[in-house]
Order: sequence, then C-alpha cells, then structure tokens
Amino acid sequence: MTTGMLLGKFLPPHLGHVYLGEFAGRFVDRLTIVVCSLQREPIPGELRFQWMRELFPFDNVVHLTDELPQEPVEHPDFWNLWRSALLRVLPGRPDYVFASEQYGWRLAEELGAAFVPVDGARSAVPVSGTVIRTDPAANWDYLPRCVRPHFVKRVCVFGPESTGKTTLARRLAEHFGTAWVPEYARTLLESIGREVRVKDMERIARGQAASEDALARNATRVLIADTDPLATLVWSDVLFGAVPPAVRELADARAADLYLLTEADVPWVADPVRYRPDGGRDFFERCRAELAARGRRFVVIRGDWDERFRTAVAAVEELLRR
Ligand SMILES: NC(=O)c1ccc[n+]([C@@H]2O[C@H](COP(=O)([O-])OP(=O)(O)OC[C@H]3O[C@@H](n4cnc5c(N)ncnc54)[C@H](O)[C@@H]3O)[C@@H](O)[C@H]2O)c1
Repeated sequence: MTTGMLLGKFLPPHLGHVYLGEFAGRFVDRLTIVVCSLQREPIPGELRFQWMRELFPFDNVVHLTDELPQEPVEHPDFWNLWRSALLRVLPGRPDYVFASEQYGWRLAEELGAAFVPVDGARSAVPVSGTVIRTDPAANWDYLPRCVRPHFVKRVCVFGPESTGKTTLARRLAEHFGTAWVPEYARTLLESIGREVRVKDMERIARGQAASEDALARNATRVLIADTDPLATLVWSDVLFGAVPPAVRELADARAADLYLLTEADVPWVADPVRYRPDGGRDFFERCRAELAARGRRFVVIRGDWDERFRTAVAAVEELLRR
C-alpha cells in the first residue's frame, strides 16, 4: 500500500486545492491532508478543516493548529519544528509528498519521502487563495459549493403579507443569476393543512434557516431569501403574543447583509395562508422597529411593482460593490 501527504492553509479551499488533492488521491492508496491554521488568520481554522473533510471524505484529513513559523527565514529550527509537528499528526512516514510549491522538495526530504510536484505554474487551475480573498465575486467559479455560503452576501425580502415579497425575491434572483429561498412557513402550512399554532413557530424558523443555508451553496455572489427567522419572531408575537426561545435565538443570531423592507402600499390579495388583511401598516412598523433595534441594514421598498424592483436592484448592486 502506498501512502502520501499534502498540506496547506486552504484559506479558503478552492478548485486548485481540489485538483491537487484529487491528483494525490489517485496517485497513492492512502492520502493524508494536513490543514494548517493559525489563530490570527482571517477564516477560522476549524471551518477550513470542516470544508476539507467534506471535500475529501475518503481521505484522512487532520488539523494542525500549532503556532509554527511560516517561512524558514523566520526561525533557525524551522524544519525540525515542522518535521516533529507533522510526524505527530500523520499516521506514519508517507511514501510521497505532494505540493505545487518548491518547498515540497525539502519537506519530502525531511519526512524521508519522494516529492511529487503538481502544476508549479498553476496553469491547469489558475487560482490562488489570495486572489479569492481579494475578490471572491470575480472568482466565484473556483469556489467549491461548500465554501460558497461563507462568501455569499445575503439579502432578505422582509415585511407584511401581500406586499409582493415572493415575486420580488424570484425576480431579483433571476436578475442577478442566482438562487432564492422560498418562505418555509408556506411550505409547512400548505402541507400541514390546518391553522398555524405557536408550537409550529420553532419548526418554521429552523426550516427557514436550514433552507437558506442549504440553498446558499447554489448561490452566485448573492442569495435572495423570502423572509428569515426574524419574520417568524414578529409573526409569533403578533399572532400568539409569545416567542419561543429557539425562534428568538435564531432571529438574533442570523443577520442578513441587507433587508428589503416592503411597504403595504399595494392591494391586498387573499390567500389561504394569509392572516391579517388590515394589519399591514402596523406590521410594517413592527418589522422596521425589529430591524432598527438590531442595527440591521435595510432599504424600504415602496411604489408600484416596477419602482419596487428598481429600488431593490439598486440596493443589491450597492451591496455587491461594498
Ligand atoms: N514556505 C516553506 O518553505 C514551508 C515549508 C513547510 C511548511 N510550510 C507551511 O505549509 C503551510 C501551507 O502553506 P501554503 O501556503 O502552501 O498553503 P496553501 O493553502 O496556499 O496551498 C496548499 C497546497 O495547494 C497548492 N496549490 C495552491 N494553489 C494551487 C493551484 N491553483 N493548483 C494546484 N495546487 C495549488 C499549494 O502549492 C500547496 O501545495 C503553511 O502553514 C506554511 O507555513 C511552508
């Protein structure tokens, strides 16, 4: 049986890393991937470790969190420190070391392995972590699906019933060539076939959050959500005078990058899962107050359908420029 190892910061993992890992996994029988992270780095090491485990489910992915020097010039004992740290986390001395960097030669020698250089010019998959961190939107196609939610800007269409939220969310998603998140309350209530109860509220908030996180993987640069758990909080309070703690927790913890707050200035349309034909104005004010109390960024969407769409597009474009 042949064994191999490769290491990296994977800050974040991109398709160049995926190529390197998939190449190495086809070269040897048993591959170990070492995720090296430092506390000061801009993306948490634990998250990078989870991403790499998801990307390489059949390989041995380990996490090295020692605060080691990063370049040989930084420490006279650089190679001894790296050799002993690596031998601690590797299952044994590898037969092969894989890298696209020249340091792979010395690294392999330290571990008593043969070096297999992989695309030093990075011409097969021309991308780097620095390029992605500088402009993730421009390099979106190089991001693996599991990494995309970390870089996606989240927009939430928020406000009273029958103010065109779903149509606006769909239209925005189409305009920006991305994914949208349907309102989970509607999915649940249409399936449950009875009036909503307070005990449904936690399931609605959890469903909304889970659906958003799952669909964020399909998004390109921005994700458009038709409501979020903060809307569930407002609904729970308005309908039942009570908010389950789990709903409050989700509403407080999850902030969209931008809320499009839709005004109730368009005609009401009745629907079996709509509740408050006369409460649009109060509900709008309540939504505005909840956003303001949490310091969330929002833009009010009002006027006819075209004006609403134009205001929303301009607000999302502004968010994407930031
Ligand atoms: N500089 C040295 O001499 C040296 C020596 C030993 C260990 N280290 C440490 O190793 C760790 C990992 O460093 P890193 O910055 O190389 O990690 P990284 O995440 O940038 O890269 C991981 C691996 O993927 C390769 N790679 C990157 N883009 C690629 C692409 N487009 N196509 C194919 N392969 C690609 C890299 O060459 C590397 O082998 C760091 O903690 C560093 O300090 C450095």
